[in-house]
Amino acid sequence: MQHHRNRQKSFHTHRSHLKNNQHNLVKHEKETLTSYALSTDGKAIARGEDGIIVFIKDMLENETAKVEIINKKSNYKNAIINKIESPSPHRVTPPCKFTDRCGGCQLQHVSPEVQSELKSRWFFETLKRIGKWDSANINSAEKLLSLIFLKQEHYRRRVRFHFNGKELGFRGSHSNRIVDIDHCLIASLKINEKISFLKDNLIKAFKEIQEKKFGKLMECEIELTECDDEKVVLNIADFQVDQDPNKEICLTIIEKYLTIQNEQIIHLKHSELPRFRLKKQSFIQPHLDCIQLYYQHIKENTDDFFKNIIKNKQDKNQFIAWDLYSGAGIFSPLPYFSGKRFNVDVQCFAVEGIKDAIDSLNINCKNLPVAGIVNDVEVFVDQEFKKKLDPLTQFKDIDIIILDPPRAGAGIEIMQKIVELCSKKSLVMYLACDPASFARDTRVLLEGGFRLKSLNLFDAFGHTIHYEVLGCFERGN
Ligand SMILES: C[S@@+](CC[C@H](N)C(=O)[O-])C[C@H]1O[C@@H](n2cnc3c(N)ncnc32)[C@H](O)[C@@H]1O
Repeated sequence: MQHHRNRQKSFHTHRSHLKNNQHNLVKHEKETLTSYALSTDGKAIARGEDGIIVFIKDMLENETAKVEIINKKSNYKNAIINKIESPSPHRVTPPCKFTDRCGGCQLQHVSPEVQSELKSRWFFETLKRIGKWDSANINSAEKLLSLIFLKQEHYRRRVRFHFNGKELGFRGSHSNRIVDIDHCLIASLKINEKISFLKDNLIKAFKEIQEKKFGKLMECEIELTECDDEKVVLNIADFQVDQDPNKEICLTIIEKYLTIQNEQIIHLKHSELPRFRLKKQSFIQPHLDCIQLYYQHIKENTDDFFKNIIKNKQDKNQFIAWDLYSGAGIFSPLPYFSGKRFNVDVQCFAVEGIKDAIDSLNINCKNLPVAGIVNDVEVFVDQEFKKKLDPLTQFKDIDIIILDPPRAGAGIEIMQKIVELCSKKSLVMYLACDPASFARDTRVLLEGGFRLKSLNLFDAFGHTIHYEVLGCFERGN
């Protein structure tokens, strides 16, 4: 789990990784290729003159280009474009001047509408190929899908810049070198305003560290988060130095130059809680508009669930809701507020691994029936599963689950237990930043008698291959 000071990699390990990456470099091998498909990481796929698959960065489907092979693996090669000979009609001039070197975005050369189309195509391929969803469920997903297109530029409220004493920016697209930038097209405008401050002061901090002989070879990662009160909060996310014992002193020097205070708080606008505050290391949805948007969709589905409960005259009026991987609890009290609109009581539980996030949650949800629990979700679900199996313990089935796991997803085992722990009439809302994890995990819900009720694909990360999916699955209602 993420914590800036105890997560630091050794500087030496990092350097050897850089060397290994350069090991397979093949220079000056050129071919003219025509691509026939686009992989889900945004690279075009072509077959080389020797029959081997070649992945080509920044190339679109059905384009012909002279390409340069940059490395060879056992059964494929990676290439970059030298010259495009027949461009796709969907190709546009990349709006960012750093695009050919910076590894931050992969789709700058693709028109915005086609970026969204590609993402929904990739999503259905993933449901089929990785999730092994059957055709009936794929058909219903196709009918239900609502594609939501968000602002494409200056949208990221959280970014992590690398700095090596000289360059400040993101890692390169085909090397580990830091690409020096003075502007980022996808970072928020407030974050952009901080770039020169950040660079100037990191240069001063590194200079002081060197002059005092605390370290020579250094690299750091600084995380910047835009708050809704117009402030930008800085955090040292990672720091490597060749003289390990001096690390803490060096961090103090950097903090002094960047005016970082340890108790910095991020203020957010929240639909139902007037003052939402979170400690700086808590997770935050990266797109400026996403919190409100995701909240709205989860709320509509939860309201519908209670509406049907009332319509079907079910006598139950005490409900239990879980928010798993809750972070600081943006969604945790939502089922309670929704229940209130339908005159039913909802007891909410939020489970999250980072204590800072749960501390924020408990402050934000003070006086509400929301309990924040610091625990690993796997451990928590397993404990609850054992309670259910034990006739001596009282276990009440769960009615609503919100799941917003990290990229790796929740995993099959947790999902199987969730299916068992949910009541006969229940709602599971799965928000995913990784479509493959979504596809794999939610198949377990479909096999467990849930049916897809609504599906949103949020094209929330313009110019990149990433997107977010919210699938709401219901059983028995
Ligand atoms: C995608 S974020 C979701 C946060 C929250 N839903 C929000 O919108 O603010 C995933 C969260 O899961 C937490 N997490 C990751 N792995 C975990 C685990 N195994 N057990 C508990 N929490 C975990 C992370 O710390 C992070 O806060």
